[in-house]
Amino acid sequence: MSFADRLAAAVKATGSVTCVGLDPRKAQLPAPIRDAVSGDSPDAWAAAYTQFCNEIIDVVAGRVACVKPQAAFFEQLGPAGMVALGEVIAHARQAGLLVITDGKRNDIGSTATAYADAYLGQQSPWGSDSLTVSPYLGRDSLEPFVEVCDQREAGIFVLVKTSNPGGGLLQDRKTDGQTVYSAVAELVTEFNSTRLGQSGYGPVGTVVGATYPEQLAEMRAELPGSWILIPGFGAQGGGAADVQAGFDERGLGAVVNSSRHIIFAHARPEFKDKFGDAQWLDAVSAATDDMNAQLRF
Ligand SMILES: O=c1ccn([C@@H]2O[C@H](COP(=O)(O)O)[C@@H](O)[C@H]2O)c(=O)[nH]1
Repeated sequence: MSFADRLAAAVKATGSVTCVGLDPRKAQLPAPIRDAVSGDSPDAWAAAYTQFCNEIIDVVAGRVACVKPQAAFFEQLGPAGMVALGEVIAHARQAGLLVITDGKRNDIGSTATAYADAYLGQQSPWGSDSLTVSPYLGRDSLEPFVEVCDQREAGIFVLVKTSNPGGGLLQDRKTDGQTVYSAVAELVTEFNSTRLGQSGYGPVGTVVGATYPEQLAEMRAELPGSWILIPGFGAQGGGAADVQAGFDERGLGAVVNSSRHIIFAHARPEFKDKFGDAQWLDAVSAATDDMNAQLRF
């Protein structure tokens, strides 16, 4: 089954459009995991990251559509961190969760082919279901990813309108009256046009931030065949009302990511008093329920 159709099936099966972001950070790990790290070696932290993420995966499996490990936090630990990333991806897939690896990769076409093979190809050591990709090297840099998606029924999410305040410097720039983000969306629509699955969606998804609700509505209309990954919910200020326009009339077409507000829920004021440090996974569970409830339109 194509990635787009698998994502639709996951949303329907779980009744959830939540994507749990796996962004482990040393300083914010719950005390039971942080305090068990002996020394300061990358190996010790990598083991802690794997345990932290895998325990979260076990709590949210079957209750959310997908997870999004953020490669940056694993890369910070060097080779040991990359091994941990591989273990987390494998664990999530074994738990039945779709995995969006957030790496924002790309390069010139010949190198993009290597990135596409690395993360999504038949022989990929990562075996991720999908990958976030930057569009700024142009059409020929995206084509290798689309080809690999065709071969392995994988997916990509192309940055269109990112959630950060500074993204507009380039993305909102206009040429011949069209914004750069709209030009990227046009290219994505073209790639998907011959690849739409039963769900009505193709393998080339997009990223549009919850922090830009007007542009999200605009992009939903311009991107009829593209799953939209919506980051920026929770810690960055986006709320349920901001993401509503990202969905189609069936409640499909978008998944909403939250990282810090779910995985570090034990430190949020509304959960802190209710759950002690030892119950950090109960806080993750409660935050997941809360987000699912908020996004049941
Ligand atoms: O436009 C974008 C693209 C990616 N991200 C990533 O999503 C998560 C958000 O984490 P929160 O803790 O929920 O803020 C993080 O991995 C970002 O790198 C994004 O925020 N915006």
